[in-house]
Amino acid sequence: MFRRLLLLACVSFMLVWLIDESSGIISPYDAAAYPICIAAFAVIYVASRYSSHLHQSNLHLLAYLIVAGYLISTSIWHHIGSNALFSNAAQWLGLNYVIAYLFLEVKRAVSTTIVVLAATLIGHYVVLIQNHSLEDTMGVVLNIAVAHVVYIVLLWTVVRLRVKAAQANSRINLLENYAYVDLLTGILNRRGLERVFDELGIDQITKDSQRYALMIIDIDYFKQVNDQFGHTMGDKVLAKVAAKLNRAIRPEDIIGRWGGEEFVVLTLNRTPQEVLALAEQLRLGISQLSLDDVSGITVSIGIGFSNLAKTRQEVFNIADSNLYEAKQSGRDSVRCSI
Ligand SMILES: Nc1nc2c(ncn2[C@@H]2O[C@H](COP(=O)(O)OP(=O)(O)OP(=O)(O)O)[C@@H](O)[C@H]2O)c(=O)[nH]1
Repeated sequence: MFRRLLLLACVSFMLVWLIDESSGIISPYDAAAYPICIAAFAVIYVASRYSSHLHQSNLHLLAYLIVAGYLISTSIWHHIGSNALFSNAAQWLGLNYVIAYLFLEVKRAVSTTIVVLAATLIGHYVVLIQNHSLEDTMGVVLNIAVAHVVYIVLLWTVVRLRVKAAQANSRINLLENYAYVDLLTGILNRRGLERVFDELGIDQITKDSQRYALMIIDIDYFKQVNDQFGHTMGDKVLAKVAAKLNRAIRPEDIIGRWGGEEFVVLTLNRTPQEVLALAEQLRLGISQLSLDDVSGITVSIGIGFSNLAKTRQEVFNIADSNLYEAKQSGRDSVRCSI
């Protein structure tokens, strides 16, 4: 975007230069300034493209200062002389504020436009006072000052409104994310899982659907952890188990806390053997966990495969009845029906 604007600036300066030259109305000042500005834009373009250690925001500021410097200096130049009181060269100066508020960071735009305004007023005053009375000079300078302050206040207000709208949006996004995340474990909650399942479109299973497996992972005898070590320690165990499970799965697998001490993992496009191997790996990993005085934590895992069902609910039911079997057969085990 920035480099495209630099190209636009180069082309605009070249066009104005060409027009002024061909119509013969070019001032000696502009005849020298146009090529200097074009060369400066080209250098900044090259620096922005090829230099990795130059900060882009500094290049933005530099490009801006060249435009603002040119506009102010050419206007001042046109105000030199005894007939310059009614020069319209200041008409482009509003651009200095528009560009600053559009392309610089807000803080930088505020400080830069204050400097630009001061330079504009002082510069015009210094050249006008040479050939005109204090009253006439102040008339022109105050006129410029009022117009430019209006520019700055309007642009600042617009930018402030935009910043506030952006902040409100990011707050809404944050709250929306909170609604889908389990704050204790940092993984998806049941709502989040259901949203992801909906987005994946895995509700109805056809022969063309992508293959998936659902694991329901339930901590064994978790009530005893709470009873023996307290609810706070129980919470820590939940967080640690979630973190361990989360680390063990692939980025494309989906994990969430279904509720209480029950987690769900959805794996996509793995063979049943791979799913079983993963489940065993998860079970073993949890059995090796220890937290302060709490050890011997185990999980039971029930698996449902999508190729044995017609809907997601059926896959869930299969996983649930396999979990029940795992619990019945003594816990700390994995059950599935292939
Ligand atoms: N600390 C803590 N405990 C929770 C939380 N959610 C549910 N629990 C507890 O988890 C326990 C679940 O107990 P049960 O359903 O009897 O299951 P269990 O003791 O794990 O026994 P099995 O599942 O049959 O092996 C209950 O004591 C709940 O209070 C939570 O967010 N934090």
